[in-house]
Amino acid sequence: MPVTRFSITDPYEYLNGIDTYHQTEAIPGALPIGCNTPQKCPLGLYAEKLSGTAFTAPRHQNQQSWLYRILPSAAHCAFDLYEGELNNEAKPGEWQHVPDQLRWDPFDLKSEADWITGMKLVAGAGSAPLKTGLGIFIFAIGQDMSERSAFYSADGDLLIVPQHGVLDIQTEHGKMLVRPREIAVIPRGIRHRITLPEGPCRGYACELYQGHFTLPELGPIGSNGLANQRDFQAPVACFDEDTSSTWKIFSRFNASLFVATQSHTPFDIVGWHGTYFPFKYDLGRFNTIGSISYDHPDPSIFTVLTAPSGTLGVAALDFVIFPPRWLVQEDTFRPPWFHRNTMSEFMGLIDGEYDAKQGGGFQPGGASLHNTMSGHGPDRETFEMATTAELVPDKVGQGSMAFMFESCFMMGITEWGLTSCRKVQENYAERSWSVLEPHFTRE
Ligand SMILES: O=C(O)Cc1cc(O)ccc1O
Ligand SMILES: [Fe+2]
Repeated sequence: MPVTRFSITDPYEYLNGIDTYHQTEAIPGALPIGCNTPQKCPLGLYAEKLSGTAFTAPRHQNQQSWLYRILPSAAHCAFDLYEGELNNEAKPGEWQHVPDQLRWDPFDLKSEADWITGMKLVAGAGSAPLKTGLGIFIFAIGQDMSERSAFYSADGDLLIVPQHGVLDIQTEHGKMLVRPREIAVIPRGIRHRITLPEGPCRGYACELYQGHFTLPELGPIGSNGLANQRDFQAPVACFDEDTSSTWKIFSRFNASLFVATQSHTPFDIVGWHGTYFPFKYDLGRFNTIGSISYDHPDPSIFTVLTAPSGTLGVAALDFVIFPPRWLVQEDTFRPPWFHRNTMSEFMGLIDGEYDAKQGGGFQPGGASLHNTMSGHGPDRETFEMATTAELVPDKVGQGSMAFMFESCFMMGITEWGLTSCRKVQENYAERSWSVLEPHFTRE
């Protein structure tokens, strides 16, 4: 069965499919029929529209949801800048741009941090206010978000890739359990609260300032393959009834954290319908496609989700995975080739060993960045193995899952990412490539 075997069962129900219309009711009859805003909504609910695209976006790109809730999200006090300890040292304005190949040792789990305080911006490009670019975060957290608190990012859609531990995500739209080898997307604006049913959790997140994640085109692959549309899971409506306690709403707004109070839960949506919703996906369901003749294909065949840049065929962000797969190519150097790429490549490892790096330095919970036009490729150990191996069918990546955030932007690195995290490897490039020997002969 092409699904991952998880250590913990997901107790929640889901709606199957993305890039599609969903509707869900926690109480039958919560959604008005045939209209969105009747004079009085069923069950005495408030109707609220949540727009993820401009009202006028083309129909096939338009994303919005109608939410039917006990109180509207507008009902809160003024926001204040949050003064508590957080990731202020990781402001996009301080990004440094360096052409070096970078690799990070596994990031430390921070037992005292929660989802809000434990997200560290490591690299990125562009600007949230201008809705251009993205930020890449590492999270390493040990605490549930405090009770009666919720967070949303106004800066971008969050693509969350847990590497260790489990995230229980309560969103306005409903609940999702997200385990390593699953990913989740929480579109901008959607309030959520994250708890950790299995203890500390570490992973990666990409905050996309522009547009939304969607499925890549399949071209000649045909109508099925890669990540199939129906395997993405959106939560069903699920609400709490609490209009008497004080809640804190945290907002990431231009990379600053603000907090406001309100006297009701934000998780009070009894029914919703539309095209703008969070979702999750089991990477084990990915239908991996590759060469059955010769040569190593471009890794774009491993794209799970893409965020278009606006230029045809160019992604602001491709989320690409390297799942277990058979390699059968004849007379071929099978690992990734040496290359320089106009796209920037940020990689993480969820589990196991990545087949381009046999030298041991790329570890689960660590990361690497090969910026635009920075030369990279297999390390020396991988090169030697691949040029001498007998080319029998070989299953690579068994028990392994690497991924790449591939972006058209030149990536800047934060001060935290370059220095204060203290995880940058000193000798990555030397160890991987300076040790390569010339094999040139004239005959
Ligand atoms: O650099 C990397 O390891 C990622 C990568 C993998 C691959 O199979 C082809 C190109 C590429 O950039
Ligand atoms: Fe690469």
